[in-house]
Amino acid sequence: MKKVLTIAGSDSCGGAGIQADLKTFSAHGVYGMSVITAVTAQNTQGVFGVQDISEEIIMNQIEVIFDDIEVDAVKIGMVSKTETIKVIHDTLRKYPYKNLVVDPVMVSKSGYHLLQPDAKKALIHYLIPMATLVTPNILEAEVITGKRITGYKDMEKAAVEIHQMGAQYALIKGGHLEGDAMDILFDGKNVTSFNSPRISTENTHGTGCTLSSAIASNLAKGHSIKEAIELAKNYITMAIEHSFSIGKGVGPTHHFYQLYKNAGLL
Ligand SMILES: Nc1ncnc2c1ncn2[C@@H]1O[C@H](COP(=O)(O)OP(=O)(O)OP(=O)(O)O)[C@@H](O)[C@H]1O
Ligand SMILES: Cc1ncc(COP(=O)(O)O)c(N)n1
Repeated sequence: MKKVLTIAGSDSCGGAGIQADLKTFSAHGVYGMSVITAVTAQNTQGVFGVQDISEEIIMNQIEVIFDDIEVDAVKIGMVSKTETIKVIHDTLRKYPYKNLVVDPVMVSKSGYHLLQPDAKKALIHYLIPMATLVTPNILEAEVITGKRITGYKDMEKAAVEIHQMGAQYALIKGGHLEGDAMDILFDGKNVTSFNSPRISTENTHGTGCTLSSAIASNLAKGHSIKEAIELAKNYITMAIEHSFSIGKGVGPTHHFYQLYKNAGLL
């Protein structure tokens, strides 16, 4: 079985972060492992507190996994602060990591800064050059490039620029623009777009976490970058189509819809 590691924050309500990543890994039939960078007190209405995990324990978690287990892909999500970014960078570099998907999480859908504003430079400097793929949403791509993005052409330019910063591939996610949900990949030579109709729902908590984990799972299974994204895009579209409400705010996507349906549970 392929083994995939997420390095990210815990979301107590289970819609985003480590919890979304592990659900996505399971639904893809890969074995999921986690390095927790921060614990958030979070529900469908917002983020109400964050406890960062010490650098020492982050380093320990990464080391014990890589010393023991062959890791087929890694996904990085919420990294919170500069010290966390540096320790992830320094520790991962000691190992032959592969298929590294960096989701540069900055602000939650509810508006909470999951990345401290002064850590943006470190994320760009340390994590982007290590990445096989970087998956910013529109706001994150604007912060990384320092340029406004209002449509397709700007997304294309941002993808090229992020590739030039050292990432092998860059995928700009268009979930926050109007119209179809269109994501743009630059692979170093060509631009490819991945489109789906926009689904009208409030329940999109953790869509970015899910997409990046689905891509990491597909890369671990040996798919090419374009296949990995195409399959992940189909997965997130289905997960959003069957998203549901669990509280008073933004609900999660549905990871096991196909499994439950096939088992006659839905
Ligand atoms: N309403 C929607 N209908 C269909 N696809 C969507 C919708 N919203 C987002 N997507 C898709 O979901 C994926 C994640 O994109 P999005 O821009 O929401 O990422 P994100 O902001 O990083 O997510 P999050 O921070 O919630 O984890 C992309 O493939 C995007 O196109
Ligand atoms: C631990 C953690 N990681 C990532 C997100 C981003 O997800 P969203 O933008 O849907 O709030 C989150 N809310 N919490």
